[in-house]
Amino acid sequence: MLHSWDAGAVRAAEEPLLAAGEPLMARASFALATRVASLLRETRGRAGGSRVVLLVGSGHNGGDALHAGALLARRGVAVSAVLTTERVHAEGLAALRAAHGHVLAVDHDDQAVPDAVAAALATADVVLDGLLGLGGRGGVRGPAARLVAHVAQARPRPVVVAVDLPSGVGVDDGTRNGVVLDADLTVTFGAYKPALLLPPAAAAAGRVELVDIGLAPAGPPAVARLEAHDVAALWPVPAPDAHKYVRGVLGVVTGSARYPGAAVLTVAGAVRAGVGMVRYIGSAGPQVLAAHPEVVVGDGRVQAWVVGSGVAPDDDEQRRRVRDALVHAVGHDEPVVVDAGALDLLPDAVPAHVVLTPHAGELAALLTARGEHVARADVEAAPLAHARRAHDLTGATVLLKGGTTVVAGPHGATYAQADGPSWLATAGAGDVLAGVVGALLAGRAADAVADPTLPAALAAAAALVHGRAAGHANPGGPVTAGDVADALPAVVAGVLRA
Ligand SMILES: NC(=O)C1=CN([C@@H]2O[C@H](COP(=O)(O)OP(=O)(O)OC[C@H]3O[C@@H](n4cnc5c(N)ncnc54)[C@H](OP(=O)(O)O)[C@@H]3O)[C@@H](O)[C@H]2O)[C@@H](O)CC1
Ligand SMILES: [K+]
Repeated sequence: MLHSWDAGAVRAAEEPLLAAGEPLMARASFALATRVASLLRETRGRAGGSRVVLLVGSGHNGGDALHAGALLARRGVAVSAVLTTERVHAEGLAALRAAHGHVLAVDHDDQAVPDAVAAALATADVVLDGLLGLGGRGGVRGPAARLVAHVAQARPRPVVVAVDLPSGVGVDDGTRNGVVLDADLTVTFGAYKPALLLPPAAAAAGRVELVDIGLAPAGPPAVARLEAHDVAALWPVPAPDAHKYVRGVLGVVTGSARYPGAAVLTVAGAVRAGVGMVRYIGSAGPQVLAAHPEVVVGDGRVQAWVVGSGVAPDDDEQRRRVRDALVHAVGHDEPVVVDAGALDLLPDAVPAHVVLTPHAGELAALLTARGEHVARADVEAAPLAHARRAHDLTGATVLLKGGTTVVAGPHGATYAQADGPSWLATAGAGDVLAGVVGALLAGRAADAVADPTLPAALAAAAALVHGRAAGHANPGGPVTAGDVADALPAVVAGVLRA
């Protein structure tokens, strides 16, 4: 599992080490210089003779860049530092000067990027972004912002290495504030920060390399990302003597006369993820049976539910069945996945084993219905904050679908899963995901009710398997929702071997 800690926790972990005189910045900048040197060797064959430009802000992040620049200069790299404020890390600057690095500056009166700076950037093999790190608040401002815009527009674009974090991201909430310099590589120190896992900021980080500088952040992580072996530990693998009822029966109230395919796809997700049995309730029974003869159509005892996928707003009968299932599930402590057309039928307050699976637009509508006046773009700009808000308002575990899927549950349980290719953004893929989440909740129904943080982990596990299934179905190319479902058994088997 990847864990990330917010700025406060990282600083708290640094404090005693700094007090004990541990050379954290020396470790960080040495590791940074080493990574940049190997990047230069990869791209140019050798580090010596190449050109590196440092973008330097006022804090320790700029200090890391300056010290790393000094080490690179000593290895024969032509290093130019662009100081964006009058006050920069003094020791770092002295080290760079001693190593014969060039020092350039932009100041507040400069309306454009000075010629000498533009010339250095135009021939740079690597640009090191040391403008803002843990201490960054709000977007990059002033001359630094003009520099960032200049580099971002440069063609060809130099390779950008972010120091600790891409400057301009919200360290703890994963937002992008104004101009952000998208990096090819981020060398991060001591621990992942939430912005390196969360959308939309994580996309700015490029590849992330974590450097151990001796930090040991305490307390629960802010945001986690499951890996295959974590999912294997969560997966409800049948015991040798299991029968279908023990393994979990999933009640599925999805699809409608207008969208019968959604019923077929939800069921496909559930049965291919390995649920013991599905009971389907709704008008799409014939289509579901044609595709999945193992399904039982009609009422009966279940351990968990999936409701709402493809339930049209004007299908009064199916909406009544969804409402009945929701009331029954909440009243009988049965976990339930609430998707799409069921989201507006959610009771005011529900337990955490109710898992909502909205996309950004649906989450905006849900929050707006609860008096928050949120637009889809607001959710996309700050997915975690909105998913968490929805959890706070409803009590439900919230799985917010997107290129990176964010899950927010009780006691701070938070996951960001980036397992699928962009091809997964295809009609019906969400219906399959709802079925996979349902299968996991049915298989671990009692556990999911007993441990209110477990539904979030199970939802994240479902997102991982669903995302990988899309990649497995057709590596590098388009997939249909049905292809994703068909790939699930092999992907689950692969994950269980991890
Ligand atoms: N501590 C350690 O031992 C280690 C730390 N390490 C490194 O230190 C980094 C954290 O350093 P940091 O705390 O100095 O914060 P950093 O982000 O460099 O700069 C903050 C400065 O920027 C300013 N500022 C803020 N927002 C701004 C904005 N939007 N636009 C413009 N300016 C803005 C703010 O000024 P203020 O507004 O507060 O006057 C403040 O002066 C961390 O990411 C890692 O790289 C490693 O070496 C490992 C050991
Ligand atoms: K940075």
